[in-house]
Formats: sequence, C-alpha cells, structure tokens
Amino acid sequence: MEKIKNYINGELVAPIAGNYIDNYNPSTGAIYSLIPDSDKDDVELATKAAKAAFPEWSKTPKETRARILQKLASLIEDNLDRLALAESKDNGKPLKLAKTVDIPRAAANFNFYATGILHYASQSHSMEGTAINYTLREPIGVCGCISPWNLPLYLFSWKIAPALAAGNTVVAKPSEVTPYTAYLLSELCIEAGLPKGVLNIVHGLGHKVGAAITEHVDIPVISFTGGTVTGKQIISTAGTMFKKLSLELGGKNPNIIFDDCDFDKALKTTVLSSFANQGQICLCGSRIFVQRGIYNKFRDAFVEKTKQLKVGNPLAEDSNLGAVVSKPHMEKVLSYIELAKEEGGTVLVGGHQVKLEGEFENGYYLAPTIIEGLSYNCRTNQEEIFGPVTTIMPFDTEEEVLMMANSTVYGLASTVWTQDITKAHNMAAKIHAGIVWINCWLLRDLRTPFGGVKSSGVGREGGFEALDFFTEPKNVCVKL
Ligand SMILES: NC(=O)C1=CN([C@@H]2O[C@H](COP(=O)(O)OP(=O)(O)OC[C@H]3O[C@@H](n4cnc5c(N)ncnc54)[C@H](O)[C@@H]3O)[C@@H](O)[C@H]2O)C=CC1
Ligand SMILES: O=C(O)/C=C/C=C(\O)C(=O)O
Repeated sequence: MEKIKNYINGELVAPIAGNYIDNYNPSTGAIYSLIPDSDKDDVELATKAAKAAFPEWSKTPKETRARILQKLASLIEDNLDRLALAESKDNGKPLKLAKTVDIPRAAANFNFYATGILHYASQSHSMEGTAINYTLREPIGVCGCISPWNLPLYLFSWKIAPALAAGNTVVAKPSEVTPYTAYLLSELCIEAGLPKGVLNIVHGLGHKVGAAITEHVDIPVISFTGGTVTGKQIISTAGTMFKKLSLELGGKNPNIIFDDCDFDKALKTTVLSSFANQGQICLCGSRIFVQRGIYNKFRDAFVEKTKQLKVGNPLAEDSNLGAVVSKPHMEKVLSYIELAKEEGGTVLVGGHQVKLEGEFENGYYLAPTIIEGLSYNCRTNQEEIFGPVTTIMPFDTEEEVLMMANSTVYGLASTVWTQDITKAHNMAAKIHAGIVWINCWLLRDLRTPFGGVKSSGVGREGGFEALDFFTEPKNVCVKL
C-alpha cells in the first residue's frame, strides 16, 4: 500500500519512528494509503530545518519569493486533474467541486500572495516637521500552520501562501483525515524549486503533531483552522507562551430570508449554502430563518429542490453530494439528527444514511436533511453539526430574527435576502458575524478580511490582514 511521506528540509522522508495510520476513501470506506504517524521528533526535525532556512529565505528578494510561489501556482494548475481526483478520493467530495473550486482556489491562493507581497509596503506617520515614523513589517520566523479536512488543499494553501510570501519559513500539518493533496503539494514544491527547509510538512495526528507544533518554543506563530474545541486547546498552550495566534473556528451561520427577497435566487443559493461540500464548510448556512409571509412557500420549494439532489459516487458528473469525510463524522451528524427529533423537530426531508450499491456500499453517505419545528435555542440550533443538515424557522420582525440569529456562541458568517437596501444595511450592521453576504453566498474576494467573532475565532485571514499577521511591525521614529 502506498505510504505518504513527510516533506522535511526539501526531501520526502518516512516518519522517524516508522509508524503509520490508515487513510480511508470515504466514498468506499476502504483503506487506500498509509499516513505517517509522526511525533514530536519529526516536528523537531522540521522545525530545525525551517529555522535554518529562515535567515536566507527572509532575505531573499520578494520578487524571487514571488516567482517561486507563482511557479508553484502554475504547477497546481498544470496538475488540476490529478489533484482534484486525489482530493475527491481523500475527502469524499464531488470531483467536479474539487475541479472547479478546491484546486483552482489553491492555485489562486499562491498567485494572490505571490503578487500581494509585491504591493505590501511600510507605512509612515509624519509628526508635522518634528519627526517622522516609519513602520517596517518584518518576517517573524518559523510559523506553524494547522489545517482541517473539509477544504484540504484550499485551506492548507490559504495559510502557507501568505506565510511564505512574507518571508517566513513554515512547519505545516494538514489534517490526518485528508493528507493526500498536501503530500502531492510537497512534490510540486520540489519541482518549483522552493529552497530546502522553507516549507516542511509533517503528517500525523492532532494531539501528537499538532500539539508538538503548538508547544514548540521555536515556533512563535500559529495559524489554525478547525473545530472550536481544538482552537481552545491551542489557545491554552500557545496563549501562555505569548505566541501570535490566528484561529478560524466553527460557525452556526444564519440565513435570513425576508418576504421581499428575490425568491428564486434566495432559494437556489440556500440549497447551495446548506449542502455544498456535504455541508462541511464553516460558512454553510445551518439555520434558515424565513419571514412568515413566504415561510410555507419557501419551505415547500426548498424541500422539493432538496429532494432532487443526488447523493452518489463523487466521481459521477451528476452527483450533487458525495460522501462525508469519515465514519466517526457521519455518526456524529446522525446523532445530531436524533437529537433534533428528541428536541421536537420534524424531519422534512432526509434524516438518514444513504446506502449506495457495489463498491460504494460501505461509503459514508448522508441524505441532505431539513428539520422544522425546533426552538431557536435548542442544542440542534446552537451547536455546530458540520454536515448536510439545516433547520428552518419562521420569523416576524427584524428584531426577532436578529435576536435568534445572534443567540449562538458563534459569529462567523450570515446571509441576508431582501430587495430593501436600507433593511439590508441595518441587518448587516446588527448581525454578530465577521462576514455578511447580502443576496449572495460565498462570493469571495481574496482581498477582504476573513474570519469570525465570538467562538468563531480570533483574527482575520485574507488580503493584507494575513500579511500583517505573518509579519511583525517595527516602528522607527526619526527626530527631524
Ligand atoms: N473549518 C472549520 O470550521 C472546521 C470545523 N470543524 C469542526 O470541528 C469538529 C471536529 O472535527 P475535527 O476533525 O476533530 O477537527 P479538528 O479541529 O480536530 O482538526 C483540525 C486540525 O487540527 C488538528 N488538531 C487536532 N487536535 C489538535 C491539537 N490538540 N493541537 C493542535 N492541532 C490539533 C487536526 O489534526 C487537524 O489538522 C467537526 O465536527 C466540525 O464541527 C472541523 C474541521 C473544520
Ligand atoms: O476562504 C474561504 O473562501 C473559505 C474558507 C472556509 C473555511 O475556512 C472553512 O470551511 O473552514
């Protein structure tokens, strides 16, 4: 069986202790490769390599760094089909999604920061003839980047690209649930001519590799995307070591649909925002609030459209949903559906596992699920499920829906559907979230700040925010 390798000091290497864990294909439930079960010794080796590479990489002209990262982006584009197939096999997502979203976005992340760094400049503040301040932005050192399984290469590269562009070196850990495209990326880094030690990829479990990165004294910066519980563990270690932290965590995002919306657009996008990537995007809308005047009409049309979605082999062109990422995750989502029923919810569509035939009979498939009749403050409506499950609830007034929308510990994203521009702006101002989409969803401009408030995270990714995060400001005041 194929053994995935770590990428340390420019070379593909086996884990020091020689241990491996199984890698499953969620669409079949079969083990198809082995992942290094690395430990703190591998992290130590990677950190040493990253530390040794830092002086030269940080002094390499930004134009040279940009050229190498652009070469990497081109190689990702050249390998689109291979990478998309690998992502679909590792994660269970529809191949067409990996081809049109995940892999192009990974290339875009490298291109964006390769060019972004060329436009990133020092600020200066003049003190009217007395003095002038200029603020240098310097790379920090070795950065730890820890990423999740839902958008594997997309989110892995979203961290690595700005860290490297800014002149840092990196020790990165992809999710052990979906390691394969990070492994392929390491091959492409070698082909792109990334100097050895600049990027190091250590595969393995969160409580071993992730924890070793988090607590390493020579890694002063941690950028993490994943679950809120893990985020808390990272803060409790890295916070006390005064590390610079960026945490992009969970969401329980409201979709707020007013009577005066463009009905067809709101409906079409709500189907997408509920079930894209099997509902495994931190930005998916998982609580749908519909104003009473159109509630019945919207609910019935939403159920009808959801019934038409095909759950199937991720490689098939006509599959709308593939498999969820793992058996434990499927069981977690199913347990929330049971909880919803106990809490008085009615399953309008879905609510069960989908059994496919032939080689897919042991895959982890779930029917897209809509649940009605729950109170806004029950556990189903407060906790992140992270699967193809959404709830639908009526509301009457702006005040009422704001109260319900803002009632969770999360505050990542929201959508608002209305033709009334004043109402849209008022809602945007009052929603507790880092991102508000008005009459759209997941329309991404990579220059914008990306992240959440409350338990959805700390800090922002995207645009110059990420370059600010991956650099340290130094103010120099010159007396005139
Ligand atoms: N982007 C998001 O918002 C995501 C949210 N989640 C949520 O989190 C729940 C749990 O999913 P998991 O796979 O367990 O996500 P997770 O948060 O445990 O995994 C994310 C990354 O963190 C690493 N990690 C785990 N424990 C760590 C530790 N102690 N120190 C450092 N790194 C550690 C993992 O190996 C992985 O690379 C999901 O059901 C979902 O609700 C999961 C993945 C992505
Ligand atoms: O940057 C984006 O466009 C999307 C990011 C999505 C996540 O961070 C997530 O699902 O965890």
